[in-house]
Amino acid sequence: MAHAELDATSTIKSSHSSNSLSYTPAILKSAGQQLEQQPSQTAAAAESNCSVADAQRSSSNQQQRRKTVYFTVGQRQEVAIFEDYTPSEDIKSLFSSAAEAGPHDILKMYTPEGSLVNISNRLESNRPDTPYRLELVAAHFNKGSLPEQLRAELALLDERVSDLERRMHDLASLYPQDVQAMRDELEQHKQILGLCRAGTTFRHSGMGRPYWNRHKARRKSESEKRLVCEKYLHISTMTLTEEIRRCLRMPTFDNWQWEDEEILLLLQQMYVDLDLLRKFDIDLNVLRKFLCQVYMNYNEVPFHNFQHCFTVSQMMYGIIWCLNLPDKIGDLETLILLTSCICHDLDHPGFNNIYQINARTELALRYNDISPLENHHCSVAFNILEDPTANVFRSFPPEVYKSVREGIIRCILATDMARHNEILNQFNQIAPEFDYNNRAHINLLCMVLIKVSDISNEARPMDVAEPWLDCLLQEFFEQSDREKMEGLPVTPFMDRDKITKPSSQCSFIGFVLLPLFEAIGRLYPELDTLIVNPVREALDYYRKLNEASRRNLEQPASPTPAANEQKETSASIADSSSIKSSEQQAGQHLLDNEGKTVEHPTIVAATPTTPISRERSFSQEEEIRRFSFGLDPDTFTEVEICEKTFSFKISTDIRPLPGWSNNGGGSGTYNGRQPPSTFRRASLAVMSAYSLYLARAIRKEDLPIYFGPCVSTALAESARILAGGTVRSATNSPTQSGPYRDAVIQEEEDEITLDIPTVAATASTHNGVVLDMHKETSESLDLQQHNGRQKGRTEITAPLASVEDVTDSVVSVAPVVTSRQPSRDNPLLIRLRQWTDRFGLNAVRSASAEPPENGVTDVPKSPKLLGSRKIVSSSLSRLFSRSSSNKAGQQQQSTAHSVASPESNRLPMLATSAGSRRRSKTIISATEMSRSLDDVPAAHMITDSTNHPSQKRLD
Ligand SMILES: Nc1nc2c(ncn2[C@@H]2O[C@@H]3COP(=O)(O)O[C@H]3[C@H]2O)c(=O)[nH]1
Ligand SMILES: [Zn+2]
Repeated sequence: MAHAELDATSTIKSSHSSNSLSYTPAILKSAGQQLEQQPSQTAAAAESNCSVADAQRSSSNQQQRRKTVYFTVGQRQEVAIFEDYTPSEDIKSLFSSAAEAGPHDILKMYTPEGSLVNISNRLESNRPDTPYRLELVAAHFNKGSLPEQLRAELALLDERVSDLERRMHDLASLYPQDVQAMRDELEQHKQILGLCRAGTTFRHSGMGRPYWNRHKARRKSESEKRLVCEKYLHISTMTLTEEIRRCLRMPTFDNWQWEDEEILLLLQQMYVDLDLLRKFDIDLNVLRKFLCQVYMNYNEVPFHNFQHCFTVSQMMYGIIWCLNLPDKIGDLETLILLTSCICHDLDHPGFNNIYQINARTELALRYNDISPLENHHCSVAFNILEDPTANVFRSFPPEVYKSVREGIIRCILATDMARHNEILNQFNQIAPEFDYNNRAHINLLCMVLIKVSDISNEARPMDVAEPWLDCLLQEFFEQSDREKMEGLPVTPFMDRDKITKPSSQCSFIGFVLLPLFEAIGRLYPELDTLIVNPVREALDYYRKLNEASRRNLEQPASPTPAANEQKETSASIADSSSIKSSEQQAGQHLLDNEGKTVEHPTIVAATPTTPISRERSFSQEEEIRRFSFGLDPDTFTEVEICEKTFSFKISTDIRPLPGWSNNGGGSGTYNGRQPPSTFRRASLAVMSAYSLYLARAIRKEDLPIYFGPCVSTALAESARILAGGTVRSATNSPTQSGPYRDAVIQEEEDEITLDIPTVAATASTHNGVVLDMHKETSESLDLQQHNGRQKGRTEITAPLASVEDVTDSVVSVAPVVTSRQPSRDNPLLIRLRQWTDRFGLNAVRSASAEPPENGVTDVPKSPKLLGSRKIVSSSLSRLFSRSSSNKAGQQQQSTAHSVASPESNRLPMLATSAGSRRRSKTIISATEMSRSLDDVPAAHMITDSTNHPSQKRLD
């Protein structure tokens, strides 16, 4: 068999300029001659009967950089030699020549096992008996003769030169604007540094300039993009091989192997292979134009770029095939899903919604902080579709067009992570009785599917996933750096000082990704092996890395080289691949595939050098517990931060859900059953996070902790940990012994049975602290959601945890802290204030007010804060007569006295309303309440007045 050697080092350079192939006949050698006639190191190896690999190892440094690659192309066997610093472009061109491929043909290289490898200078040397396989996977059918190809190429280059000329001209005229922009920026930084007068109008991130101009640097030049589109159009008539089309349906597909123009071709292929063009009468040229426009509108940002658009679409495409989705949900939904994926991050600026909102960018202002980016992506998508020559839906009847538009908007808006819990919870509720005939179910499924695809990198092979993580972290760090620079709140999960690769992934996969994937896996078990298990494995992998770095933290700071080495791994965001590969080399099985349930990850959040991490001395069990609830402020997941940042939640789901009836007008109305309690859960999450600050602060003071009835699962759990495994609550209720999760479930049913008076009394006796959360918050949110639905509009519900946004009916999270120590010097309260300030809640600020006369209790007094609470205490009885004239009110009043009296000297006690679930009876307006509060003795505790269980017992 012919066996030729291609030497890239000396001949590649000329390959661009000459029309000869990239290797010269002079270095073509037969297979038999190859070893003897190779450069010196291989010749030497031949003499000493060593293998090529041995020879390479024993050679000099410079020679070691030389790579020898054996490969087959068709029936031929060839060998290429090049230096590892040879530009990849040259190497591609070399192999292109070897395959006698034209400039627009697509080549792929496979290992003997059939895996794709990149044709670049990183291609590993191999042995003659295990050659790579070089394949021409797509050839240009109309390729004609070489001169014709060159002419076409020249025309493209010509076009590019003219474009550059035009750009230079434009740039010259732009110059003064750029100077102005720099001046503005300088002014901003001076303000941040306090070098110029504060108070002048200061807007972050160049509010004055149009949004897209601000990110000019992040946009590939128009001409570069046009060139890619030209190339795509040039190759767009190619036929991809069956093998490539099959690979395209697998989650293992490696995007890194493909150029942008090839990716456009792959996207086109998806529409073709799903037969969408025929089914929906979509003109192929219109599709091509659409794809080009999409390409032109993605930015050159590290993560949210065109390649990300492709991977998301490709994952969706894989799922579509795996589940045979068109048969289940129809072709139109399939078209909507695929197109939504392609458009879902259009014109992403590389700074997420949290930044947009905090920096008050033009987008946040335009969309009123409601999913600014997702709204923008949709808007750009439909702007593209406004052009009939790019409108793939142009032949659709108006009503179909409308529903496609609605579907795409719904899907793209669903990718806002602030809505993650909302969507996942709704889906989990309907999944057990999933009904393909129920529109609402299909809508939710589509929303979940696009979310799954959007965050599916970790379901891919490590080689593909890890570079994506690097890209993501790069984008994260750029954002957090900018936040620091601009004096904005620093998004913790993006902060290079706080996270590591493993900690970030443990948190994201454990709390966000896996629950979502497991949810879809329950509905479609066939996805389990395809995407859910790989995610479990990824979590396991990162958990092990994380544990390794945690062990490092626990080691005394001995400066052994090994310790230092490991420390570096965990301390910086450093590449974890080194650990991975060494473990793999050692043949260790990192991943245990058997376990069905995945343990919650342990997370070492901060870098070991920060004081925060040194301060930590939790046992592993404690660590797991704490983090299993996502409570640590340094490791809040993106979802939690987003939920906290966004003041509003918006639901696009206008279809009825179970328990809702449809009035025919498209919007659901409440038919009496509780709607899904998604907002409650979201608010519980926020409350829980907040609770941890309190619990931590209390621990510092080493005070006994007691709990009120509205304590959330997470608070109870964190308290259990903080209290060393036992909740020192004086409650004698049945729930005390049961799991707290049950308690919360009961709470949702209004059946909670914790005995507050006893808790409070005991706390008082033992100089302890009572913690309680206001249940009102979560319930009001549900109520608001309910009201929103009743109005038949897309509802905007109340903020979750922002004190500034307190209204009459919604109160923000505020703890009830009861302490015997006067507040002014109470270190606990001082610390609480610090924590809450950090978290952006000022609920405890009022704790700094003058201590009450008897010095017993400290309660937030802001009228705003207390606006909608139902306060029951012996001295508030008159509120009941004002708010309600019925018997229940009277009864509540007397109950309050009777329950509170035993300990009322110390801690005049709260009691609560009973029986009545009609909450309005005890709701008092903010103004009324604030007036009333002026007369309230300081010592009291706030609690929910609705349906208190203690009352039940008394009944
Ligand atoms: N930490 C982490 N975050 C991810 C990963 N994949 C996706 N995300 C986040 O999930 C978000 C999904 O929506 P976006 O695409 O806006 O931004 C994405 C990222 O912020 C991942 O592998 N790790
Ligand atoms: Zn995305």
